[in-house]
Amino acid sequence: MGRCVLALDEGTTSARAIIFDRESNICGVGQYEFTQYYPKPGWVEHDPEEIWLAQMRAIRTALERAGASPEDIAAIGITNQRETTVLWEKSTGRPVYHAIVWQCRRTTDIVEEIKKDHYNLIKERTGLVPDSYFSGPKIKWVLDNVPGVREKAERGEILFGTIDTYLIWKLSGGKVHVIDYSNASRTMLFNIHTLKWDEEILEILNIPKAILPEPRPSSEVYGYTDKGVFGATVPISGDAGDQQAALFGQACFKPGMVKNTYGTGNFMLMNTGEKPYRSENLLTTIAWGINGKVEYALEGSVFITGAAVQWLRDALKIIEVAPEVEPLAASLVSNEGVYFVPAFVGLGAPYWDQFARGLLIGITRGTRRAHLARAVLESIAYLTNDVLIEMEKDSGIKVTELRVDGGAVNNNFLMQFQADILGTKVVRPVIQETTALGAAYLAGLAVGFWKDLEEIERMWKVDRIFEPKMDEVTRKRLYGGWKEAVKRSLGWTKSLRDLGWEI
Ligand SMILES: Nc1ncnc2c1ncn2[C@@H]1O[C@H](COP(=O)(O)OP(=O)(O)O)[C@@H](O)[C@H]1O
Ligand SMILES: O=P(O)(O)OC[C@H](O)CO
Repeated sequence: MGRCVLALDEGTTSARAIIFDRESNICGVGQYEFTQYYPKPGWVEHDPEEIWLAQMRAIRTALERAGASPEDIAAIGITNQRETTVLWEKSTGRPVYHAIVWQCRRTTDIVEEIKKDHYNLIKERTGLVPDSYFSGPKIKWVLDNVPGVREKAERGEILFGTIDTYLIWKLSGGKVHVIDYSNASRTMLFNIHTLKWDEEILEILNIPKAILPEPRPSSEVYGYTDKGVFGATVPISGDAGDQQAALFGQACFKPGMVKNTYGTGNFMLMNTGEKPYRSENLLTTIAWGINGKVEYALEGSVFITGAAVQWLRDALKIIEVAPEVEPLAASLVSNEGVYFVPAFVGLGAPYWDQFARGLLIGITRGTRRAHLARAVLESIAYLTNDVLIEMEKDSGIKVTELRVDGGAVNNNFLMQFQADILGTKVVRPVIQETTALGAAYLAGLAVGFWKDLEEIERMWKVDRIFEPKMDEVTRKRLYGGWKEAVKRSLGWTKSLRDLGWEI
């Protein structure tokens, strides 16, 4: 057996490849960004072929840095930005359109229409709150809008996949067309109780079943890499959506354990074991399928968090690099009544308002860059609190520690403010690449590279704990101001549409 495991972490902005050894040390990393396409306001696309090339380049770099060859790899685990939708031609492998990204809002009207009659059916069977976030409406959009694709799909000539499916298909030389349960549970087409594609929802959205991949557990051998593509024949044996993989990488194996990932968006997941909890404002999702059983999670998906820091950097240019936001925010002792709501693409959990838009409020002549920096960071913590409140209510479990990961957790100001607003301790682990690590664990377990969950649990180590310090009066006042700001951001594009705006 090879001496290491390769994880492919294909995120919203970059494709990464990370090689881990048996002690879960990182031996080599490759990472390449790819283009974000914004063809219209609210639309977001990626080029699947560019993702594939970035991913292959990342693999080569990671191998080189680890001093490893393809033969040294015992197994490959895939983890990915979820919901992002690709349709391609079975015979040529050519995508028929760009990938429609999870953040893309082009299907708002499709979703509003199906919500009218089918809200409860979709919620019951898929665990999801109908929203243009998910893959189903995006597939329908491609079938309805790209000339000739529906006809080809009906003749069985088209395949659909989320990015994991697409990468596995490419790595296997076009032989394996699968999706794991965690990714399938984000399509809004998958019955999370029966673990099958839901015929009725497929009919509602008019999607031919022949294009769909085969749903499989998250840790088993799906197939092997094509030697001509990868350089060796290696088992592909782990697949999970990036947020579920992070829950696994954080060793949140017991019901009630919670992690929050701070990346482009924030995604808080609570392991609820073999029981799918029903929730009005959070998502019920599949955490993973492993060892012959399926475990579920409650999820609060917040669409824009770190992306708002990127916006400060790239659009407003008030910082040059993301970490600069920390001293800038900390240069103020309070937000001085300035709040920011990062509803760039509407609001996800727990508000689910496709028409909300971003808002900055409370500004005066004295407002400076520092206020913006602080308001952006504070908004991340408030949104996390919104989700945690719902999660505790729906699960009946009091969360006593929040395990955190993702690009923004190095921001100590944010982590301390987070603990203060939650009134709960925030725990940062030593290895923050938990998403890739989760995918590596799932792949490694399937081939016996690691023995069991206990072995993995022992490898998880604390870096730093942030204890809440803020007094209750200040906490209530700050969070109260946030709730007022959110109210004012809701339904904005709906109001404009009522006035005749085409938006
Ligand atoms: N010190 C920081 N403070 C706040 N946000 C940060 C900091 N460093 C990085 N970020 C944000 O974290 C995100 C990158 O995290 P990452 O986990 O790599 O995201 P993703 O996997 O979604 O691409 C970016 O949106 C960036 O703006
Ligand atoms: O690319 P990330 O890490 O921000 O994750 C995106 C999520 O999977 C979207 O559901």
